[in-house]
Amino acid sequence: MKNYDVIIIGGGHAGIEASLASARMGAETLLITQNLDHIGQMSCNPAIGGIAKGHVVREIDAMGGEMGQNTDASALQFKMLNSSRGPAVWSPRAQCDKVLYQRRMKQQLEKTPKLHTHQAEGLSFVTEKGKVIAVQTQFGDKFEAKAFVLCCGTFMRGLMHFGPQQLPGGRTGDTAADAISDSLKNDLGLELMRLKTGTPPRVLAKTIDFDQLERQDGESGKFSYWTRDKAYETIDRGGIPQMPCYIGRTSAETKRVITENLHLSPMYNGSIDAIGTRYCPSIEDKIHRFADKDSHQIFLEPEGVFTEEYYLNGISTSLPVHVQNQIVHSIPGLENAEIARYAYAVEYDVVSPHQTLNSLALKPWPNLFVAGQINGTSGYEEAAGQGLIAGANAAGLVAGKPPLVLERDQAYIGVMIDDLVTKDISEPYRLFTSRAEYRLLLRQDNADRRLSKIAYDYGLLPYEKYKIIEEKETLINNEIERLKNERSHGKSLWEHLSSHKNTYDSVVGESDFSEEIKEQIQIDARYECYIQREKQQVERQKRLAKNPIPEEIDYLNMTGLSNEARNKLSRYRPVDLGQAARIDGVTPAEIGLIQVHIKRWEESQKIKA
Ligand SMILES: Cc1cc2nc3c(=O)[nH]c(=O)nc-3n(C[C@H](O)[C@H](O)[C@H](O)COP(=O)(O)OP(=O)(O)OC[C@H]3O[C@@H](n4cnc5c(N)ncnc54)[C@H](O)[C@@H]3O)c2cc1C
Ligand SMILES: NC(=O)c1ccc[n+]([C@@H]2O[C@H](COP(=O)([O-])OP(=O)(O)OC[C@H]3O[C@@H](n4cnc5c(N)ncnc54)[C@H](O)[C@@H]3O)[C@@H](O)[C@H]2O)c1
Repeated sequence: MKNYDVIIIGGGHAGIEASLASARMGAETLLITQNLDHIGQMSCNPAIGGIAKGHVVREIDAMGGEMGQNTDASALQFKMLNSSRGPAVWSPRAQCDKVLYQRRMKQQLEKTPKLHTHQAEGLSFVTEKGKVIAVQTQFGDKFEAKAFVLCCGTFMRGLMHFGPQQLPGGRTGDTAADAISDSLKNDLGLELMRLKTGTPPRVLAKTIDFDQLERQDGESGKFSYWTRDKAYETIDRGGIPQMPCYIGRTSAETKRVITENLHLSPMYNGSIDAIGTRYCPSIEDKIHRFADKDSHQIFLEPEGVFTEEYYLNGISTSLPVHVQNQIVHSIPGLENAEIARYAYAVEYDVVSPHQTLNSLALKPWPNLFVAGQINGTSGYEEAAGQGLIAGANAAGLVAGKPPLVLERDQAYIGVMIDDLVTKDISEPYRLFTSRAEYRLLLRQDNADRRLSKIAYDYGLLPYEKYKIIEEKETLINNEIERLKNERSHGKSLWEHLSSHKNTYDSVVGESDFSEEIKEQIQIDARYECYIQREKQQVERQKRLAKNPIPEEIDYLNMTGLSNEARNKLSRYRPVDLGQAARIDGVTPAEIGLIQVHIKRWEESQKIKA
């Protein structure tokens, strides 16, 4: 029997950030994962970031996580998506060298003090007096800890579909993890559900006719606040070059092949019961749902410099392998392409997230935390964001700290977790900027200003890093003060800067400030009134959240509630009125009713006492 403070099970994107957060907070941490060489493997496309996902990477980075730095160190190209639109929706995205990403991440874990990595499969939990006390592996080892984080990704009872062919597995090349799923159901009494995702084929570069495709180069930029002082071009990537992506399009022939073979897709002939990602649809889904469209765009993404494989972003499918060949060959430029790896779909078990708190602890098992795809999300970044919170909270629990919960006005990570625990998750959840109600507060460019103090106070971020952000904040605030006091042509410089026609340079002239600081000041000035409006909305929401709901409140017998509200409130058991108000189907009038009911309940308690 071996003893730790915290044990993490599963070394994917969630497990990595959970392990690092826990160890960096000083907890003796063990990461158990099925294959150490697959730590941080990108199960699907070799890219980090994108719409709203890029915000999450910046947030993880600002809180001391690894995903941003690891992306910078393995990036093949960087792009800022949505840069023609407002700053709230700018979204950084990078193509990565898949192998370098994984290898560097593994080494980062190995180099971290207090973090131990161990190759094994977690089979079952041992419990005692309402707590999880140990996990057992296939080798007969029993590892004890004070807190646990489960990050099994797509592996629990994973079943892969290649057309009619079904193979057990968490993803190709990896075995499924069935036993732990049984333990969650039978030993811990948890409710599980089934979801599915998929991936497109990979083809070999020498068989692609690049002349028929549109070349797409990257631009300068990077993710991490801690590599920001270095120019993008000078980040140490062990000499790997930058690589272009290519754009192609499906043809009328693609549509014909798919339409004629739709009955062979497990998604359409009923072989897969699980619900898939509406927002990352398969090519058969797109052709079926958008029947009026003649063609769909695809991105050809290099998987790395040590491989000739290209990822065909946009044609994820679970059609049989012979149909996959016809689909690929119907795309101009891919007429002679050789498929190196077939596309497939995978079904897996998820821990229904209504059983989880905002801290990511399970309600019935307060020292067991869950993070990543196992909570019903889809995406590396979503998984990593949850991992960081779950790992911090596991270590926090051991150290006797109150839970670290990010609110909806503080971080996209907070929006995501709150959505997971209050909304019906019936399909894989992915983040969008539209999921956040306070988009101007939660920009990708200000994640450090929003979150590094919180992370420092909780013990996640060391002082030498926090100091950099603290100094930056002081510079920004002093400069804003100066701009508000200095006047020119009858207006303060700040008022001049608030006009969309002006820039910091055009108003102030030469200065010693970095581009990053000038950008912050400019955004703060231009969007001041909108930012103020969002802050007022936050205050209103906070007033509601100040009303905690006693655990004893019985919604099932509460008169005046609709059946939908009654059932959902009983299922999700919101901790305060703010959270109750965010549950789909609960109306403002019903919130008023609950408020009255709480008052009555409190008075009855006083009389009893
Ligand atoms: C086919 C496919 C296509 C996908 N497409 C994309 C995509 O294009 N882009 C995207 O952003 N997301 C995609 N996803 C989802 C993405 O892979 C996940 O969202 C992300 O990897 C989830 O991270 P995670 O840490 O939760 O789990 P994973 O990355 O799945 O990692 C889980 C880890 O836990 C280990 N493990 C599991 N059970 C046990 C156990 N009992 N004991 C020990 N170790 C265990 C596994 O070996 C694995 O290392 C896809 C997933 C798959 C499988
Ligand atoms: N295949 C699946 O079933 C599945 C499941 C879960 C997640 N995912 C993946 O999650 C990831 C994030 O999803 P997403 O919808 O934001 O996709 P994304 O990040 O690939 O695309 C977002 C936007 O980025 C742009 N873009 C895409 N590829 C690009 C490239 N190579 N170069 C420049 N710009 C590019 C496009 O304008 C696109 O609309 C995707 O990579 C998707 O494949 C897929």
